Amino acid sequence: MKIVVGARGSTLSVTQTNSVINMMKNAHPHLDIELKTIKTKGDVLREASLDKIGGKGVFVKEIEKELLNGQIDMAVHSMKDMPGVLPKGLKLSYVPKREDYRDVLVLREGLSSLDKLPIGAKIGTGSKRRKYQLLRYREDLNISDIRGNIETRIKKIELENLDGVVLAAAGIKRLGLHKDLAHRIVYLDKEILLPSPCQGILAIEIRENDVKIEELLKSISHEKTEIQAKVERAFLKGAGGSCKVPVGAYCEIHSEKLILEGFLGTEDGEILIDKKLEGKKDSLEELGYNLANMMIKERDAK
Ligand SMILES: NCc1[nH]cc(CCC(=O)O)c1CC(=O)O
Repeated sequence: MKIVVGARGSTLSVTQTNSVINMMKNAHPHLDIELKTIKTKGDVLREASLDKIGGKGVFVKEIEKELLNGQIDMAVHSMKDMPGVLPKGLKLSYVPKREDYRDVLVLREGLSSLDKLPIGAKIGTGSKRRKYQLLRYREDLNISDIRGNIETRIKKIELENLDGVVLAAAGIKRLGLHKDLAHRIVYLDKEILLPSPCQGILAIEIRENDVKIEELLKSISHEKTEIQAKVERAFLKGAGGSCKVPVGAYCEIHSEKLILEGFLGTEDGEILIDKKLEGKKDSLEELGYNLANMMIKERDAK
């Protein structure tokens, strides 16, 4: 049996997909498995605003078509880019171990701390979640809207004369950029910047009835990450996550006890809500949905 794995053409996507292929080869040494890159609308139009070209789905639609057609057998995505609802006939399978869940600030040469940034420093991000949380911590910051893949956004520090840009630590680490940039990277605690739900987690999308692939993928599953993915994705679905609404979530696991932290705002940033809820391992989705519902009620009552 030959397995074809789909990936977007970006360096990050190819790196992430190869890491999953290697995990599968380690677990099943004789597996015949290859990578196929597929250009998506999100990659072609990546300079345009995501809100305008159709939100989270733009990076995955073409890949999902090939999955449904049988041209590929599985696809590796960043879970935080996956819409809450998948096309009929597809599902997410097991997940490997999570990479660093935090956001980072990559600063221009010569700067090395968030608190010591000059008043009115110019920070690039296209994400409302990142923008509103940063402004809440340092209201003097000037947030400018930037787009593009990770490498492009780092280049924009110089090209657009920024003091820094906000990125996912997971992307920087997977590309191996964190070492060269170490002297100008600030890792942001979740108390300052709660990450996107499932940030740092890979999603493996397969056909719903493909028990063979599912069985193979079982070997790369990471238990804690499975729990976090279920809870945080349920929160995203409950919050009606689109990339227009600022949404953040992170689930901490303390043996039997789970602590889910959520962040939810309005598009204009006028209302921003933080809330925590405790739960247990026997009701993961419920924990995510319950916290999202509590927060939506609180927001809509304001
Ligand atoms: N929105 C784009 C995107 N999708 C996944 C990652 C990084 C990997 C991850 O978070 O899992 C990034 C880059 C970023 O947000 O800086």
